[in-house]
Amino acid sequence: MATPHLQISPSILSADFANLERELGRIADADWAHVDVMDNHFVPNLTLGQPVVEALVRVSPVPIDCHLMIEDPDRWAPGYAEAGARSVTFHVEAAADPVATARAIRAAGARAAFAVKPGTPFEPYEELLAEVDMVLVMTVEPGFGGQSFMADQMPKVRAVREAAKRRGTDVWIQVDGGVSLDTIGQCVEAGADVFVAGSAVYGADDVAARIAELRATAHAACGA
Ligand SMILES: O=C(CO)[C@H](O)[C@H](O)COP(=O)(O)O
Repeated sequence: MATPHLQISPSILSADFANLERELGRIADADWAHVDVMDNHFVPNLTLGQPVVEALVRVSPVPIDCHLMIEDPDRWAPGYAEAGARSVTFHVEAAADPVATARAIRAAGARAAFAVKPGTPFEPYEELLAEVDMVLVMTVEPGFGGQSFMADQMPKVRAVREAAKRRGTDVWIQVDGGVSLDTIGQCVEAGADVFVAGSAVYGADDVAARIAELRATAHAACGA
């Protein structure tokens, strides 16, 4: 099996919102900057929207990986790609027409991804693999940083990896929530290759060193 390209996507949800340009600068060694868009309807929390994403794109040293935790992504998701996010993830639970939404994101120039909450099975959405570049398996209930990792989501990561192999697609699998030095290994073993980490990165004294440690731990878990 080819060595997977393991990627670290620090979540700025745990960063200092009073100085996001500086906080993005601290993760210049990462592969992505993960930006959580929450609308206080799909999840009980409110963060930021398209104008702020547009501003972050202008100053970020790494591409923006936008995770939309919002109602009606069919209407709003393509706008985040137009704003310059290089990857846009929407929740299948909120999408009326996920195929059209994924196509609209790609047409606007971004990688498209769909996310599933812990209680949402992957199997009904397997056909969607043909339309996306990544699947996000949530390893906490979406809405807040700093929650405990849900190891019971690993079979779902395995199911996505198996389905992708069967279908011959090289879709990325992202995990988000409670990812740390203690939990990243089991995510790699299950087949994930993109790791969102908020508190594990921004809670470290040396953010760049923590990103390097997460990457090294992930590589060690896959024997690379
Ligand atoms: O999507 C999210 C919450 O809904 C965040 O990206 C996630 O929780 C990251 O925070 P932490 O790594 O601290 O769990």
